[in-house]
Amino acid sequence: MADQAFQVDLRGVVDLLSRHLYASPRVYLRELLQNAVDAITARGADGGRVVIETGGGVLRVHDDGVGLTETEVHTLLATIGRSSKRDELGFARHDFLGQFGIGLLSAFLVADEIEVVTRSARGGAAVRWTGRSEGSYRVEPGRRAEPGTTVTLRARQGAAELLSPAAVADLARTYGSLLPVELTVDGSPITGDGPPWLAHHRDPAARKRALERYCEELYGFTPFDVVDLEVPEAGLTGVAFVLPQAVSPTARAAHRVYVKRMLLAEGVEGLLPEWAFFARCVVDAGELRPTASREALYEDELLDATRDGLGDVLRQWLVRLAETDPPRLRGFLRLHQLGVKAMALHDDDMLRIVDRWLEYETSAGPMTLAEFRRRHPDGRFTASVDEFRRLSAVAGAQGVGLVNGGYVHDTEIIERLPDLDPDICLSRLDAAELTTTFGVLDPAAELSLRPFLAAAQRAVDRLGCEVVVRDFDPASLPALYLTSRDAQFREELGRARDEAGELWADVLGAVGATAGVERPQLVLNHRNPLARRVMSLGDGGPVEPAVQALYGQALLLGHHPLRPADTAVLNRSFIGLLEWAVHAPEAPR
Ligand SMILES: Nc1ncnc2c1ncn2[C@@H]1O[C@H](COP(=O)(O)OP(=O)(O)OP(=O)(O)O)[C@@H](O)[C@H]1O
Repeated sequence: MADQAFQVDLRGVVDLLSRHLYASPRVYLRELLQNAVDAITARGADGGRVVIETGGGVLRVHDDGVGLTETEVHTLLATIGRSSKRDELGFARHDFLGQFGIGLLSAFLVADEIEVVTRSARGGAAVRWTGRSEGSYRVEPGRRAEPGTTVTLRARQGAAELLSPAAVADLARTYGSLLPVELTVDGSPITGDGPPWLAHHRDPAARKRALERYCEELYGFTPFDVVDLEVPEAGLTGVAFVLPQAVSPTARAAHRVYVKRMLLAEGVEGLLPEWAFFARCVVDAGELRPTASREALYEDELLDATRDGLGDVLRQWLVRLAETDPPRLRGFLRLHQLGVKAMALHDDDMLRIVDRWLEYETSAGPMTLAEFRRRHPDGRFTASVDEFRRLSAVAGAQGVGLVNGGYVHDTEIIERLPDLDPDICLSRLDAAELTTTFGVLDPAAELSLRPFLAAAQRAVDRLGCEVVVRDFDPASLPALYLTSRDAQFREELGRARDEAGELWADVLGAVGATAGVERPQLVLNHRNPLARRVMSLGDGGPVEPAVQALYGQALLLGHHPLRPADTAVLNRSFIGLLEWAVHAPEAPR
């Protein structure tokens, strides 16, 4: 049996295009414009004009492009998927916007009939082709004096609005205002001087102002800065507008992308690396490939390389800003530090910028990491904000520099600093090491405190903590609860063991046995007047509730989690102290 040819149900195909390929029937005008521009390109002459006429539900698009011969009309217009814009091997020809051979069908989204009157610049008579959406077409002699093509659409029911003069002018401006041909709609010019970022200006300041105005018109904000973009291998030029406000790094930035001066889409994602969420771009790229819907860019190696290239441009902009205008850089960092920190995780230039310009919370007030290291060559950092809050005053008072590495990315950034310079040494604080710099009391004082210490230890023994008395700053702090990281681990282990079943309790027990033996410490401050008065109680009076109250207060101050036993002790100490406060002194308990 002989091979049979496929049949195509045109209605089905148009339905497929309108529902699944194109986001909106508005694209019909883009496709017509694109064909007209391609025909002008194919003719190869300078200039070229596209004239659009509207009115009465009819749309006419005239071009003075290459036109089609009768044979071409049969093969190109009537064969779905056939395009003159691909070479023998099926590759898209470089200069054209179209390539798939389906664009003309989008006219069926708004019209039941497409009429094409065309005359080839290569000779031959004019031809009139009429295609109908139910799947038939007719070719007849046409009338046309000059080479070129006119496409005529009559609005189908319900589509009149899309073919109205205002809608057509609007669509033409959206898609075609940067095109390199002369385009008019009902006599009004749509195209102007091409991409605003390539326009000539008196001086750089005037150019910058013009681009700022362009950004205001497009996006409704005045940019923090305007950055010129160029990636030669993608044939890309454009501008990035740096947002004047902080944005969530998870909000995907959408960019305005033109391909060969025709708008691809206003909301293209993934053009910049993820970290560059602080910029909105408008670009024109000759080499990037659109998907068949022409609403997104095709993910290929070139797009990857382009993304990296654009990332480089933005990174260089930042480095230059750091060198030439530090106050402005600081302003930028205040807005977009999260993005910059994310960059610094992988990029040494960004890490240097963070190190030199970003202010961190430290025990000596806000300062940059570089400044902090200069002042505290042997400084420490905490990996949590709570730990920093808890210990910064104590560390600061003891001359141990402490920097807060508790916010997003900060610990990783600090740990990456040796990549810049192997001599940089900022290590993580182990809270237990702070006690070593606490002043130890002289032996006589120590001896006289023995009874008190024994009583105090009894008061908090069941809470698993050890009481020590030290001499430290700040004097305003009566007591401090210190968990070394090791003790903290065991504490968590203990909690897990209480919650786990017997089998796990054994396993966890085995782990616990290998860990060290330090317990969390309640460090009472010998310099603090209130703590001193509590110590002077010896082992009598309200020493138990007083020590327990100091314990509870130290826990609260340090944002430590309260276990049920801690809460119970806090309550008991409160009631105990209250009883002491309201009892007659001659009736002590
Ligand atoms: N205004 C025009 N002047 C000359 N030829 C045209 C014109 N419009 C369409 N054609 C011819 O018809 C062919 C099919 O057009 P169609 O718009 O369907 O696909 P395409 O432009 O090749 O690709 P795409 O689907 O990517 O737009 C084109 O390749 C071109 O040869």
